[in-house]
Amino acid sequence: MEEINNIEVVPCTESNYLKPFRVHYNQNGTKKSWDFMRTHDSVSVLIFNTTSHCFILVKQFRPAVYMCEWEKKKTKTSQGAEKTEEGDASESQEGQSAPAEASSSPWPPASAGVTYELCAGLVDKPDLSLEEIARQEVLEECGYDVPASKLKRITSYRSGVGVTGSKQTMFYAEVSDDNCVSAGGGEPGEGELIEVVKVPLHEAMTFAYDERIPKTMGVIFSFIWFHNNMSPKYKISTNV
Ligand SMILES: O=c1ccn([C@@H]2O[C@H](COP(=O)(O)OP(=O)(O)O[C@H]3O[C@H](CO)[C@@H](O)[C@H](O)[C@H]3O)[C@@H](O)[C@H]2O)c(=O)[nH]1
Ligand SMILES: [Mg+2]
Repeated sequence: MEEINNIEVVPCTESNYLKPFRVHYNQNGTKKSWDFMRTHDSVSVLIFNTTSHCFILVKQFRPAVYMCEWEKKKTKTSQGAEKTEEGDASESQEGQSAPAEASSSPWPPASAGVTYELCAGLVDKPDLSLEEIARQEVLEECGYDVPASKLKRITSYRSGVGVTGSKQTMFYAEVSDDNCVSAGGGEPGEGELIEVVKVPLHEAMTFAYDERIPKTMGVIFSFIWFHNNMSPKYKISTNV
């Protein structure tokens, strides 16, 4: 279980990861403007372990998700406070250092920011191919050593269209227990704290559609892709 504390929210004026811009343009004679972020493209990898017939996912604390949950809780609490005229869950409590667990805290529990995802990474090394970047992420995050040539490209898509427009390329990697060389967990030097999670093949579709399990679209799409393309090979019967 994560322990998240000393939370402080500040304006982001300079970043290695994103840059906000506003573009003005004319579309069919109408003057318009749009605010967007420039960010890195990314790769993601659906990993299937043929020894255990499980998908290998990662689970990690996502500050952006956590802050959305915080906004939601803040709105609910202040609506409740208005009704009962008690308590104050305003932003004045930002920066408090108690663990974000107690129910009286304005902060949701840390688990509110934890999501299930495909192994994924930013395309931030210009000298490496997408396959090579994906290979490194599989090794660092999940502990499987597979050659880049064994990564099968599934497809690519815009991972966001309103705010970033960045592209994600998705790969499929079949691994076995023999390829497992470490516990994974991410790059400690980068402060990554990643939990490797196995989802058994026969539970995948139920997992994908269970809204109580916070996850990315990539997980849902790739499980369906596997169901449509690989099911005969692994003789699975799933109810979609
Ligand atoms: O504000 C930031 C952003 C990134 N980092 C660092 O950069 C690393 C980025 O990790 P990486 O594994 O390269 O990327 P992910 O965070 O896993 O993001 C990928 O995976 C996400 C989930 O699929 C997608 O949404 C993203 O588009 C995709 O880039 C993090 O661990 C941090 O070390 C920071 O410290 N601060
Ligand atoms: Mg990652």
